[in-house]
Amino acid sequence: MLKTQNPTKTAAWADLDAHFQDMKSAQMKDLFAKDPERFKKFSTKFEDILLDYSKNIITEDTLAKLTQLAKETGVEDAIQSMFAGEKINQTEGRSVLHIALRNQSNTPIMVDGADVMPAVNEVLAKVETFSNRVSSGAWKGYTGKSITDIVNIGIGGSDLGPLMVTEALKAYKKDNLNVHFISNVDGTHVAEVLKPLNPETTLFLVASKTFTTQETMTNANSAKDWFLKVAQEEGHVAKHFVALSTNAKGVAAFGIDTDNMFEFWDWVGGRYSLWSAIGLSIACAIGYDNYKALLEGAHAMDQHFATTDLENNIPVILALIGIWYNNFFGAESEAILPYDQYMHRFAAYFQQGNMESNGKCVDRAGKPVDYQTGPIIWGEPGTNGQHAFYQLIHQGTKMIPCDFIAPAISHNQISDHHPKLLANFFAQTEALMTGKTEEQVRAEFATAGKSAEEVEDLVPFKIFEGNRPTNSILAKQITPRTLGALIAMYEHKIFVQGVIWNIFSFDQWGVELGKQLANQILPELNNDEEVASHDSSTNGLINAYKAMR
Ligand SMILES: O=P(O)(O)OC[C@H]1O[C@H](O)[C@H](O)[C@@H](O)[C@@H]1O
Repeated sequence: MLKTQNPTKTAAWADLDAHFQDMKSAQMKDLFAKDPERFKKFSTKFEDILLDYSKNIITEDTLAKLTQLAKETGVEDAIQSMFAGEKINQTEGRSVLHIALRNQSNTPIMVDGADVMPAVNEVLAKVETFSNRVSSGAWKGYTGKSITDIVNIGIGGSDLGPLMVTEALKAYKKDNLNVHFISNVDGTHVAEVLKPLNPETTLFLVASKTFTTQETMTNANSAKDWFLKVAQEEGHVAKHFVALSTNAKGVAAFGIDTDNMFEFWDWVGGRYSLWSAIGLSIACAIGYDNYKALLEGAHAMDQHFATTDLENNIPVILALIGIWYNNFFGAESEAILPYDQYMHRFAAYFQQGNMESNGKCVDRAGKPVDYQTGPIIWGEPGTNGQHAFYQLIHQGTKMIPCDFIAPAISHNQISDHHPKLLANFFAQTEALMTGKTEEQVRAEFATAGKSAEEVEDLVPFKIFEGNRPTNSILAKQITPRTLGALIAMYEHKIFVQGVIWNIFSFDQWGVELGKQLANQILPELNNDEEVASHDSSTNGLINAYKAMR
């Protein structure tokens, strides 16, 4: 069990509060000027990944105090509890074992007295065989043709992970297989994805942990109708539909043979499930060996996380820096900015990973928290973001700590694209830190031959106060192994923060209310009667919709 400890009542928190008074006006520029060793001190390597966290408003003292906070809030024990399979998802009575899914060392991990690894390995072997059969063309559709298109039907954790990873590793994609994703219950999604596809050569992976999710069941039924319209016979479904789920009964009720079901378990959270059978589309798209390399990369990060002292533990360091800004500087969001077009869904993926995990206002004792918890996560790939929202990051009134991520080697070495991309990557974090002073602005004007009046009018707008914090994550190349490690790094960062904030990171009760109300409203939309059972706004909207349709 995780201990319950209000972080703000620890000695470390009081110490950090006092330290913040000294640090709130500290200038990173000065910290760099004072210490030529700063980059060395505040950067670290993990395999081919360099993490530079020196452009933060921190000193060694800050990190020592933050580490003390981690100690006082039981982070070390919590890490051990997770890896030992304890039921740390207390509100659902479940273990949290995405680390078991990628436990390539195959050491036993016990849940309720039984080792989970044999079952994990069995499903992985099934994923290997199946993905090989599909990608080699050996798996045939009902007319004897090989599969050309895979469609993953799922939402949330059953969509975002496979989607993000197949995009991030597109350079490894098999040429003979296209992968598509249907998630939104909006009929447009299913219609547009299916439009160019041929039922004879299309394979649907219905991905749902619970196999009850409204969006996924609706989309899967529509896909089945689309398929049967051409294939005619119900018996052909077996060659074109497989299920990825924990719910065998639900799968059978839908009409998928449980032989074609890839199982996972209740100790896999949806947003941590790309390592489970939910990753089947990844294995098909990039090949099982590459999928395995992804798992191995994550496993290497898991081992680092589980065995490294807090001071040198990368996910812990990132978590603590995040808490420093979230809880002391009052930052409300964090941006994830990959300078890699393939990683264009990485921020979206961690919106769920982070916000569904740590968007909680009740602590582990069931009491409302009186401090800030999870940040808002957002971001787009560079350089697109630069031409859209970086204005606010540079000159806005809000502090937005940013993670900049880039590969040193591009998968597409075309003329000088990559040096240009990377020049921007380096320039942005430098600019955010150093800013531009009034003197510098005036000096620039002096050489531009402007009149004194013009200069006075423009000076204030051209000043950048700088001192805006960033982490830089420079990987040699975004390979399956590196991506696996990066994802695991962020997963563990989120976990550590949840432990410190004294919240439960592995449930998601906050998504239930909307679902419940939608289920109540749906039958009300089936007739033309005026609705009066809600507040006047909701009634007004529903009745207006009925009149418009
Ligand atoms: O995989 P499923 O059971 O279909 O769930 C899909 C998603 O929907 C839920 O509402 C949860 O908020 C997500 O955590 C989950 O990933």
